[in-house]
Amino acid sequence: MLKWLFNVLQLINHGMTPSFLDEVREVTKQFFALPMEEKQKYSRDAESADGIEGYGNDKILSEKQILNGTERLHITLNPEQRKLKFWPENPKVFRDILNDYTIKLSMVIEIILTAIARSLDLEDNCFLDQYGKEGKMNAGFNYYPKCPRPDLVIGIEEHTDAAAITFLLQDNEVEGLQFQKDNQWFKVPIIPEALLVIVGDQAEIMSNGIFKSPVHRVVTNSERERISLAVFCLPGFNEEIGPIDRLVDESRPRLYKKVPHIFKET
Ligand SMILES: O=C(O)CCC(=O)C(=O)O
Ligand SMILES: [Fe+2]
Repeated sequence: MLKWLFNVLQLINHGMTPSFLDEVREVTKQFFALPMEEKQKYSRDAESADGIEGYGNDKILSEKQILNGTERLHITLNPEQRKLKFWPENPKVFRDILNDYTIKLSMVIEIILTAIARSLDLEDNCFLDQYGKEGKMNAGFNYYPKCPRPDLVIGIEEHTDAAAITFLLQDNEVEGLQFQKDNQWFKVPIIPEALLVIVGDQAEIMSNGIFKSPVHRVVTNSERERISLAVFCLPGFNEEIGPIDRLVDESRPRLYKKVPHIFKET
């Protein structure tokens, strides 16, 4: 208990205060509220090597999918890998706030990976060592417009996050995120001062399945629009990840092979 309290105090110490989280939400809302031509200055370019980075709508993946104008902006946060052409200049403070958020989150990811190790009575560094010194942080900003038929249209289909850890900043007024457990969907409540920590597939692998990467989805809302910001923290490209040795024994056999980092770039 004391260990967890210590971790929470450390987060506040690193400036991840409720008012700072409000500022991050505010610039997200302001960006999506801009006129379409302004947002399209940052459009992703499907033909180039920039992959999913940039601003755009959902792609149609199946015939059944009904489009609802969901908008997204993806940017890489790591300073040395930033592609500033995708970083909004409007609102004016967007880049400064996102830069601050990056610095704070890179401290928070260390705290969380250390806390996970401690909670399993392992050495502090065992998750961090696999995560590596060059972990990648990808930000996904989401805007879900209000939708006249929430029964027909989903905001994000059910999925797990491929990251090690995702930090999710939810809308402070509108619900939408749901997690699946025992074949039932559970709503995530709004806690404005909280950053939601989601275990991703890679942390599930490292923990040999002790931590589960939960299936989640986002439903739409007929009355209100909603925003969120997910930051996916991925191990460095040179890292190989696999179950931590001390979590494999006769009672808990190895559930996963060692795998190269799944986002390895060629
Ligand atoms: O919008 C949300 O609350 C969740 C978004 C999400 O799950 C994702 O971007 O992977
Ligand atoms: Fe997700």
